[in-house]
Amino acid sequence: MNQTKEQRILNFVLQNAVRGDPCSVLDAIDKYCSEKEWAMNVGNEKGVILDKTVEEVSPSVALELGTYCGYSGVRIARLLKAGARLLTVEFNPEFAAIAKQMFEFAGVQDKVRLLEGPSEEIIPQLKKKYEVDTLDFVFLDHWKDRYAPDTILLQECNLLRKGSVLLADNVIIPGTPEFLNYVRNNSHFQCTNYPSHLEYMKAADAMEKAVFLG
Ligand SMILES: Cn1cnc(CNC(=O)c2cc(-c3ccc(F)cc3)cc(O)c2O)c1
Ligand SMILES: [Mg+2]
Repeated sequence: MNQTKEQRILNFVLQNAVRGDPCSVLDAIDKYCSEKEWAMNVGNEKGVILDKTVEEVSPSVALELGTYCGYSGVRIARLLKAGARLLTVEFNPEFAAIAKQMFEFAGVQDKVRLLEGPSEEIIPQLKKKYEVDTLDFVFLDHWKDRYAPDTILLQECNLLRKGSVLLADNVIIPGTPEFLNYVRNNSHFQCTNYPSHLEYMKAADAMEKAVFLG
């Protein structure tokens, strides 16, 4: 059976990174995806913007929408303080299986809970089934047409509190026009744009931070 690109990425990590060293896992994924096969990891340039935002927020409870191979999950989890946790949602079972192995190899599995399924089903379960009160930080990196409806759903489920920080990937490419219009024209959000580039490419991309004002 032919390997998938995501399996090739994981194998490259298992053979080239150091078990229990999250930074070596990130470096291995970035090396493979810049030299061998492009993949939709947030990458190192936008990854630094993600790092700075996570360090600013220092979240106790973080949510990621769109796990993929686990690159940004490792990136976030490696910065979490003791006792803090990351919930990450992935719809695609093959991606989820790869990410689970990536988290274990990186040694962040105790900080990360991988939830398999569509975000619109999982978000309404976060309070009761996953014992979430409110979310300190949300990284949006899943289907681009889900950013806006899921931001509305997070509010409807009372999962945001004054100061909750949303950070959205790909607001230029592939683009998230509905989300940008929603948060930028909504008095309950304070928005900041961070110009960058598409992972491993020269094309322009950007991240958008939207702070919920309550
Ligand atoms: C299959 N799938 C599971 N999750 C998702 C959600 N993510 C994306 O779609 C995504 C896509 C791109 C991208 C793709 C082609 C291209 F030409 C330029 C950009 C970049 C990203 O950073 C992304 O996050 C897709
Ligand atoms: Mg992305």
